[in-house]
Amino acid sequence: MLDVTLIVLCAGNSTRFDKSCKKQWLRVGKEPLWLNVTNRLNSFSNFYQTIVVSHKDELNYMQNFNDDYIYVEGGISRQESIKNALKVVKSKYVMISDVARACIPELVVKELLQNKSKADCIVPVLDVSDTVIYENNTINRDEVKLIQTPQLSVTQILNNALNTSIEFTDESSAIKNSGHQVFYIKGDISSKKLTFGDDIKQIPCLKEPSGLFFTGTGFDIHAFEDNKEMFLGGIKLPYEYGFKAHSDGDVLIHSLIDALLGAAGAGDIGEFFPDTDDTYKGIDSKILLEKIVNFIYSVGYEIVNIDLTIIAQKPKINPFKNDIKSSISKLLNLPKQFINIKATTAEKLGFIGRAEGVAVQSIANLKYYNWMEK
Ligand SMILES: Nc1ccn([C@@H]2O[C@H](COP(=O)(O)OP(=O)(O)OP(=O)(O)O)[C@@H](O)[C@H]2O)c(=O)n1
Ligand SMILES: C[C@](O)(CO)[C@H](O)COP(=O)(O)O
Repeated sequence: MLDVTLIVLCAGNSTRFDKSCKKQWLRVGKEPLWLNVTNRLNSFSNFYQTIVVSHKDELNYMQNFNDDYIYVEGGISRQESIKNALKVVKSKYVMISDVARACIPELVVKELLQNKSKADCIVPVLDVSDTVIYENNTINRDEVKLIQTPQLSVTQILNNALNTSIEFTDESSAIKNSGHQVFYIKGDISSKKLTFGDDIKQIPCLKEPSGLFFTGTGFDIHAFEDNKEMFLGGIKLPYEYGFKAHSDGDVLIHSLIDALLGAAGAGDIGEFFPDTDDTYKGIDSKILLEKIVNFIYSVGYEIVNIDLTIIAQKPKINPFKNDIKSSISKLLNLPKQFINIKATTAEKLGFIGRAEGVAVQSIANLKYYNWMEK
């Protein structure tokens, strides 16, 4: 077992990656990129531990994928994410890599490990073959190096070097700034960092995402409550009663949220919006659905179709079906042809038949965002 802990940084926001999906959640086959990269780096050596640093909004979801790794919540910057991960590192050395560098060759990792005692930080660099200008002046390109990851550092020295208000863009800069030594090894063009949307065409090792479809179901019930506005599918219905709930009680949207989360394997509405949290008291459920749709797309899915069944003895749904469909189409950014809404009574049976409340059953189909197509 190596005295080196691997840290894979996956907590970014992909703001420069102009796609609906975040970089770390692009699918390679059936695996999210972060898992593919972490497994790949682990296949190169027997690390003491492996720490995956996740965006706070994805931590619960991410830890469902693999029990072999430690998951740590990232910070507001790459440096803060590193500092959070270092809190749980026990080994003398730490190797830190950007998940955005998906195709790091095994040889680079081996070279880093073989040279780990040559300095306080071992860094792969690339020479520059283009002419370089700096502030409109041509400079000697032989003196320019492009820094890559993974970078292998002495844990304690890195910890101390990051104990500063200065924001560095990589470990070696911080370690040099603290007066310690850096040793450079030859990097590789395959370690290119995925930053902008177009970069994806230059990442050689990735295979296209699986064409599988993923199905989830949702089911919700709400009792009626007098003197409350009724919302269903984001539409206000003209009745003098509404649904008893912590939120605005939109039972259709709640059922749909659970179907979307179910298809993505991301749990349920209560995990995202606890009804014990006053933040969501009386909230417009359209806001909740928009958050869930953004989550679903950001973690690498696209919505294929949904089918909703409203079970209600009252109110009459048919007059509003088309408005509800239009509302859901807008909220999901999904053409109406992929949204089906059915309504049925309970034949006066049970609590629904006694017109005490309404139930909605939903089903949703998702597929992976195919980054190879776009
Ligand atoms: N708060 C942050 C910011 C970045 N990273 C990680 O650091 C690596 C390099 O960052 P970058 O390529 O800039 O990723 P993003 O921050 O997602 O991109 P952007 O700056 O365009 O938002 C990425 O693997 C990213 O996931 C991180 O773990 N925590
Ligand atoms: C760490 C790094 O990959 C070295 O080149 C780079 O500094 C990361 O920059 P980013 O803007 O956080 O992607």
